[in-house]
This record gives sequence, structure tokens and C-alpha cells, in this order.
Amino acid sequence: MSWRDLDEGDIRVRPNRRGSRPRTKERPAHADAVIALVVGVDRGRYTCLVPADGGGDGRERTVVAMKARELGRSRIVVGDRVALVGDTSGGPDALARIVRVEDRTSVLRRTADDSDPVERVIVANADQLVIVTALADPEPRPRMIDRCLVAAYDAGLEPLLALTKADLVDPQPFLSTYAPLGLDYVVTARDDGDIRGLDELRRRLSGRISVLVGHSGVGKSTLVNALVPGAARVTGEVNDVTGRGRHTSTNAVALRLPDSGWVIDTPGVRTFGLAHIDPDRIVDHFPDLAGGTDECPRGCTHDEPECALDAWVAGGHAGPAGPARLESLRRLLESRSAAEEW
Ligand SMILES: Nc1nc2c(ncn2[C@@H]2O[C@H](COP(=O)(O)OP(=O)(O)OP(=O)(O)O)[C@@H](O)[C@H]2O)c(=O)[nH]1
Ligand SMILES: [Zn+2]
Repeated sequence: MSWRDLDEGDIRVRPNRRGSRPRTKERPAHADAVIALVVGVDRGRYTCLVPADGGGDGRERTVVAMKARELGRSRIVVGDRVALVGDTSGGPDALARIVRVEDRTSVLRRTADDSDPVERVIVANADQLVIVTALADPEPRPRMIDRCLVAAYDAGLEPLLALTKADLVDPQPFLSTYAPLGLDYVVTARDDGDIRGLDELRRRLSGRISVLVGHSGVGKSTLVNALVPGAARVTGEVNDVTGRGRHTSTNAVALRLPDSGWVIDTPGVRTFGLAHIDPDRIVDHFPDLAGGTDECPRGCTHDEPECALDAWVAGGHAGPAGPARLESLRRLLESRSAAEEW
């Protein structure tokens, strides 16, 4: 695996219509900078990976860096591609400086909360959001899944449902409630110490940058440990046995998959920032319905009596699946205001 896996050209990302920040024409003068991927952030120290072909001596290396003062308060997050200067050798005491953050292809935000009233970017440049949900023990939380879907649609990430613990219950009833959305999904199950479905999941993650989200107990750490040997994510089971405290880091971390691609684990993310989302951006993900909004009143929330979508669906314009699709759309729109957390 090389830098090519991180190259924008390789990343299958749906363009974010709202776009990232404007591209600057002139680049600052750091011609000697090496380009790196931010894989971890901890109290102002950024762990960066300089790929073998990313500049320097041709060796892949991990470099710790801090933000150059000229970058001011701009936030740098896991998944960002950054330009490094200074000591980029990656030696034990080496500290490089980040002098530039490359344009982002996507941003995922977590919501504001009491301790921090600002919605913040938590991951940059991912192209897939893997929503890990147990089919049982704990029960699926449809509201939270809906919120994750909205966040993914808004950020330009493709959603993938990873449904765990299919050894405990038949996945079909759950899947049928999501059928109108036509989502991609993978089902996994414990099977004699192995995890069934893991190869299928590996295929879905291959070559991509995937953010994994899920609430406590769904089996996310179990999956990450199986996917990334040596990741040593603390699982519920280990905790029970050792009595040791649960994994306390609340920071996102990027873990490299053995063949190609990355998974970004987000232990501290409890919910996503959806307050800023324009309903029309969600409707855009329902091409069969989007045409029906032409007759809507200005600023229609698509969840009000005057909404033209009811007539559109009743008139058969969205086909036989129309009513179920509209119901799913409205459920997603409604989930934006639900104050539910993992
Ligand atoms: N039956 C069954 N149990 C599973 C499966 N996957 C994980 N588990 C169990 O579910 C429990 C929670 O798994 P974890 O991997 O720790 O879950 P997590 O999502 O990382 O949760 P936190 O560690 O709390 O963040 C553990 O006891 C696992 O052994 C599965 O496919 N089937
Ligand atoms: Zn409407």
C-alpha cells in the first residue's frame, strides 16, 4: 500500500456540491514540504504518516508535528492531508511543523454539545460512513441510524450498514425496515470463534477511507480488531475479563487496513451535527422524489401539509415504491431534530 491509496484521484467520493473552501491560486512558498496524512490528534500533537513516495528518503515513516502559527485557529483533523516542514525525519525527538492543509474532499461534523457549543469537523477526506449496528444485544437504534444516514448524505460519504450479531437474531425483519432506502449493507455473525461476513466487509472497505461509528456494545471494536491486526481496540469482552477501564480515548484514529484502505475509528463521537443541513440536500439523495419538489412552497420543509411530494407520489410519479420512499425520506428529515445520542 502506498501513497496512491491516499491520492485524491483514487478516492471514490461523491462531490460535495456545497464544496470545500475555495482553492487558493497561489501556494505558500514551502516548496520543500512533504505531504502527509494525519492519522491521530492528541492535545496539539498531530501524528502524521509520510508515505514512501511522499517526499524525503523514500521510506514510509510516522512523524509527529505541531501546527505552524501561521495556520491560526484552523482545525486539523484525522484524515487531513498536510504539508510538513522542519524535522520530518520521524526520529524519536523530531517535531515537524504543519504549514498547510490540503483542500478537503469531505468533512464529517460532530454536533455541538454543552461543553463545546460549536459544531466541529471530526474527520476529513473520508468517503464511506460505516454505521455499525447490532441486530440484537443491544437492540438497533433506528433514530440514530437515520441521523447517521443524514450526516453521511450531507458530508458526501456513502453509507454502509454493518449489521453485527446475526448469530443472535434473523437480520431480515430489520433489513425490511430499511429496504426502501436501498442501502448497502454487510451482515456479520459470530461463528465458532470466527466472524462470518468479515471477508465481505473487507471487500467493501478495500481501497477506501471509511469512518466507523456505532454505540457501545455493538461490536465495533471486535470488527476493528479483526480487520486491523494489532489495532488492539479494547473490546467489552476484554474489559469484563481484566476489569480494566474501558478505552478512554475520545479521539478519532486512522488505522491502515492490511491490503489497502483505512478505517477511522471514532470512539468519542456520540452524535453528528445536523442542525446546518438543508432539507433539499437530503431530498437530492432521492432522485425519484426530487422532481416532485418543484411545486413545493418556498422554503418547504417537505414535512408539512403544503408539501407537493404527497401529490407527486399519489400521482404515481415515484413508482410503486413511492409511498415507502417518501415515508423514509420524512423519517430522515425528522431525525435531524431528535436529540438522540449513541
Ligand atoms: N453474539 C455475538 N456477540 C458479539 C459479536 N460481535 C461482538 N460481540 C460481543 O459483543 C460485546 C461488545 O463487543 P465490542 O467489540 O466490545 O463492542 P464495541 O462496539 O466496541 O463496544 P465498546 O467496547 O463498548 O465501545 C462483546 O462481548 C463481544 O464479544 C457477534 O457477532 N455476535
Ligand atoms: Zn415539500
